[in-house]
Amino acid sequence: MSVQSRAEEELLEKFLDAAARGHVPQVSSLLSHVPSLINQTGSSGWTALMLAARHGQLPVVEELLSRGCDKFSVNSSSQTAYDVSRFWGHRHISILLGGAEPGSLRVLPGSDLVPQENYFSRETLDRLSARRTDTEWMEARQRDEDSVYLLFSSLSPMVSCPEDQGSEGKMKLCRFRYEAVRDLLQEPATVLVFLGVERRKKPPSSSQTQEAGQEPPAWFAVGSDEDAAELLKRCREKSCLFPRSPNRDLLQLSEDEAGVVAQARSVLAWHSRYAFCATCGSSTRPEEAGHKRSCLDSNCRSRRGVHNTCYPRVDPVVIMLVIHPDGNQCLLGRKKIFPAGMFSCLAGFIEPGETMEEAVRRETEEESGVKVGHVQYVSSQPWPMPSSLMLGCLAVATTTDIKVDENEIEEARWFPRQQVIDSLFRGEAPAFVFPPRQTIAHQLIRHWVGINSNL
Ligand SMILES: NC(=O)C1=CN([C@@H]2O[C@H](COP(=O)(O)OP(=O)(O)OC[C@H]3O[C@@H](n4cnc5c(N)ncnc54)[C@H](OP(=O)(O)O)[C@@H]3O)[C@@H](O)[C@H]2O)C=CC1
Ligand SMILES: [Mg+2]
Ligand SMILES: [Mg+2]
Ligand SMILES: [Mg+2]
Ligand SMILES: [Zn+2]
Repeated sequence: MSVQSRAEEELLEKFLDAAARGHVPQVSSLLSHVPSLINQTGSSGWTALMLAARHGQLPVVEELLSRGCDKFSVNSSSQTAYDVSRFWGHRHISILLGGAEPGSLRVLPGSDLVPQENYFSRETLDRLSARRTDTEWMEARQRDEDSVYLLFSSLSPMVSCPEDQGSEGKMKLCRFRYEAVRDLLQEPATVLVFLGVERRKKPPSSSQTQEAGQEPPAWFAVGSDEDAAELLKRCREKSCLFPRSPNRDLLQLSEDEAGVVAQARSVLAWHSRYAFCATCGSSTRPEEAGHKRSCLDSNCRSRRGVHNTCYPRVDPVVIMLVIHPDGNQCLLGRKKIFPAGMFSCLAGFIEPGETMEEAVRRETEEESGVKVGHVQYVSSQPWPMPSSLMLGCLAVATTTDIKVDENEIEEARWFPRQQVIDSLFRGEAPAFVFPPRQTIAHQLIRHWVGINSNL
């Protein structure tokens, strides 16, 4: 081992030890010197967040979260910090990591069974929807030198990938200032969407509010139809790129950035498909800072009363983990396009006039032949491919014979709980490959395993 790497290792162990002991000043100071320590695992395979969660060190957990640590990373037993805090009974930490409001536990008893916050669902920005029609304010924010612009080409955000693929080999969104995109905004095919303003961590003091320019930075998404290479050249960003496979690549963003992209990508996807009015075929024009498209024909029906073609679409999808009547097996299926060995929850679009529960029953029976009785909602996930809202449920089967719909599903099987746990922990010869941790499918299966096993 080189001298340098031994020194690095010692530094890491010192940092992890400070996290476990709850020494916030030491954790902060080490992170200020070596920010990459934040998600690193030591000889035990645990991150600082896991150790702080294990030992009930709430202030350290808060400090690590405020510095953007990865909540989803897992130890060799596939436990996240959230799982660890629940196991050791540090409720204040699991509430924080699970995203629950402590007050809600009083009002809705039992709501501490919150699953982990899902990827793509974090609201980093305050959308300020009431400001969308305030054109004067919006124009001032557009020109503000603190405003942040994200560039999209074919619905892919411009990102940079750090050379060093070590513990933080993650993609980062490229952020631009007004000056860099000013010309692009003049192009007729460019679409601009106001995403919101950064949320303040602490309320500003009264003297600060009086100062000019104290508004938090505004964020915008810019959709361009310009060739991706041209766009990179125009922005002089040689080291950046537009990922080609959103289903896979967007999962490399941090949780904060994933939440912003979920909003931006779905709204831009809607603009790209609604250039013409769905009611009369006339051209449409973006309004309300990119959150509405109105028909240019003033006599069009879409301009009167309640209608749903002028606003960005959200398609509700049910996704369900169906449990065997014996309570000890779950139903998973695989599509032909899945990577080898991967099995996942069944899912399907909700149809008009259908409840979430009925959609769970219909899609499960269509895809697997299994009939379902009781359905219980667990959590939801925006899925911006292009604009699904996944409604995650547990469901109890009333029949067990499987007959798959071969158009959609290649194979479906009942998996015993122990096989699921072995596959999650990547034991020897696991029965199947789990879907990625960023999917609600993964989180639903993990939730079921965690309900009454010793995770
Ligand atoms: N985050 C996660 O964990 C997961 C996310 N998903 C996402 O959920 C979505 C739906 O799952 P999937 O199993 O494919 O759905 P379905 O079982 O409903 O079947 C998909 C088929 O439905 C049709 N369809 C497409 N759009 C709509 C719509 N808006 N309303 C009704 N029917 C539609 C299409 O048929 P045709 O091509 O013939 O028009 C498509 O092939 C997908 O976008 C998928 O990416 C799925 C599983 C896991
Ligand atoms: Mg289906
Ligand atoms: Mg389906
Ligand atoms: Mg369907
Ligand atoms: Zn129209």
